Amino acid sequence: MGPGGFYRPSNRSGAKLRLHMMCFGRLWDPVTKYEKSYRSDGSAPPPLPYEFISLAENAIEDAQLHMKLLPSMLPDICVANFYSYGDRLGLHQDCDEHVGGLDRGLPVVSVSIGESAEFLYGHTRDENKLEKVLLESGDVLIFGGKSRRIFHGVRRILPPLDYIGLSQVVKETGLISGRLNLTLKQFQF
Ligand SMILES: O=C(O)CCC(=O)C(=O)O
Ligand SMILES: [Fe+2]
Repeated sequence: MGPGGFYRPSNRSGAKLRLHMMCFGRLWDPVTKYEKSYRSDGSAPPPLPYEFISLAENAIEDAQLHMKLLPSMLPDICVANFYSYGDRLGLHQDCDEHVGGLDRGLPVVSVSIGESAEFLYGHTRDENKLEKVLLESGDVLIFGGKSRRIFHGVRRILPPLDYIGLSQVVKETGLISGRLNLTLKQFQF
C-alpha cells in the first residue's frame, strides 16, 4: 500500500512484526509509541471514523448492562491490524496510553473481522497460565477495569475458511483472506 496505508512495523530489535498495521486518529508505533505525529513515509493517520467511535461506545454500553463497574471510554485512537494466515502477535500489554486512563481502567474495545484467531490473555507472562479464547468474525472483546493491563497476544490465525463459511460482513466488504482487528482506545485523559 502507499503512504499511510497498512505496513509492517518493526520492533526495538529491528525485526518486523508478523502482521500489517495502520492507525486512525493518532499514531502509535511499537518503537516510538505515541511520540510522533507522522510516519516515516511522511503520512499522518486519517481521522478516526465516526462509525468506529459509535461502535466502541455501543459495545461498552452493552457490556455495562452486565458489568456495572466497567468505566466508559471515548476512543481517540484505533490500531488496525491485518493478519494473514501464519501471522501472529506476541504477548504484550497495551499500556502506552495516558496513565490516568490506564489507572482508571478505561476499556479497550477490540473488534474482529474475517478469519478466526486464538487469543491468549491473563495476568501473567507465563504462557502456560494464560486463558485462551477463539475470536471469530464479528466478535467484540472488551478489557478494562482491573484487567486493563492484562497480557495478551494472538497465538495463531486459523486456516482460511471456504467462501461459504465466511460471514456476511466479509463477503460484503470483499476483505481478502485474513483477519482484521480494530483496537479502539482512549489515549488522552
Ligand atoms: O489482534 C488482536 O486481537 C489483538 C491486537 C492487539 O492486541 C493490539 O493491537 O494491541
Ligand atoms: Fe494489544
